[in-house]
Amino acid sequence: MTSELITDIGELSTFADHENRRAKAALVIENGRIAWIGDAEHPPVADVRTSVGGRAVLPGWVDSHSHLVFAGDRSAEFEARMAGTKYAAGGIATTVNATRAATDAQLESNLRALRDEARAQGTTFLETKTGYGLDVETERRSAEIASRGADVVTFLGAHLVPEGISARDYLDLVTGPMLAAVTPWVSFIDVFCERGAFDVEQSREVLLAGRAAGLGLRVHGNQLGHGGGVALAVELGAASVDHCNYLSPADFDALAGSDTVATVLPACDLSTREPLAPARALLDAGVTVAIATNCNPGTSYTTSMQFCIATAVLQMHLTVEEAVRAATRGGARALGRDSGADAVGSLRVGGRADLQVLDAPSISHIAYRPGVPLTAATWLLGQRVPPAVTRVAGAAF
Ligand SMILES: N=CN[C@@H](CCC(=O)O)C(=O)O
Ligand SMILES: [Zn+2]
Repeated sequence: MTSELITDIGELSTFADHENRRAKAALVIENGRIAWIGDAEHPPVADVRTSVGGRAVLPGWVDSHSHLVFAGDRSAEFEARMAGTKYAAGGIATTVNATRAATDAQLESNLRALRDEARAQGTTFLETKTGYGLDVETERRSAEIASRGADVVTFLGAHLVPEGISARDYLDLVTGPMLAAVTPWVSFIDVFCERGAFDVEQSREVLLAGRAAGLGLRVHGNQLGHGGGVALAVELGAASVDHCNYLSPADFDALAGSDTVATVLPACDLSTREPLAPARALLDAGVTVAIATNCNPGTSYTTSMQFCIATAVLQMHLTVEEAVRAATRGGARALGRDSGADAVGSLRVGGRADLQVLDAPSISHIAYRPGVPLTAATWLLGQRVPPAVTRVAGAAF
């Protein structure tokens, strides 16, 4: 197998253990893994030498929260929101109707287009959820389609109680036949624990059923108001609780004493005009924070991790290193993938060679040049992602 030396790196961010950035480094890729990281002046022999011309190299983004199996468009709802209408959970029903009416081919093509759009912007590991089917067959096919386009699939049958069924009957469906139908395709279960969706006791029932089926737990919590989602996530040892816009002092204490990651979704906060999640205070309290896109047609229609990072720096007051770490290693932690042989979100010898080159000398440019797509090239498991899905700006390398 060919080995490739990546050299002339302006700045290497590894996020391995406690290390963030190092200068004058090079790395070697072999068999899809990082074979060596060290001093650029003393590299080992490799078959191919790739100079990145002083650009920054870092892990690919780990986008740990998205909803990419859907059809339809909600730009009218977005426009109304920008004119003052408040976001409410019921908007999900619009996408459910369009998704149920779509063919498998349409859903898969939309998912792959968004996945490729994300990859072109540096995302190398992607979670996505079901949750726009809300009947057994549409959830099942959503899970199967998701498994063909995403790295991790989460079952979100408990997104909303659909029309025409009581909450009790729907919970029986979600925790029974629907869960059984999706189990071959998913590794996590999620619940929208919020007013207008599922209350704490209903959410607990959903999560416990998922756990009994062998799934990891995730929670959409405290997005639209103070509620019990964060406390429930911590109580049940969920891998992540996502949104976290409205947190009480008790929520901070619970998260700080736990292994549950707080995943913040800056693009969603802006698009719903909710207060930005208190990511600065969470980090100061010792909580592990992840940043993700929450790409979906209702509340956050972007695949840009760079936009989310820039917002986290410029408006949530994270440092550049904190934000980039949260979008790589933090996302990996939220998916239970930050250690072991299959770890993602960091660059370490023996680990997966999922990395990106920025068309900039430093990761600071992600926030310093907000809105500019800076990913110049991406390697996924050691293979350069084809140029068709990679924007290559500036001088070729
Ligand atoms: N909050 C719940 N679910 C999605 C939005 C779904 C929608 O409005 O379509 C979210 O994470 O923001
Ligand atoms: Zn979501």
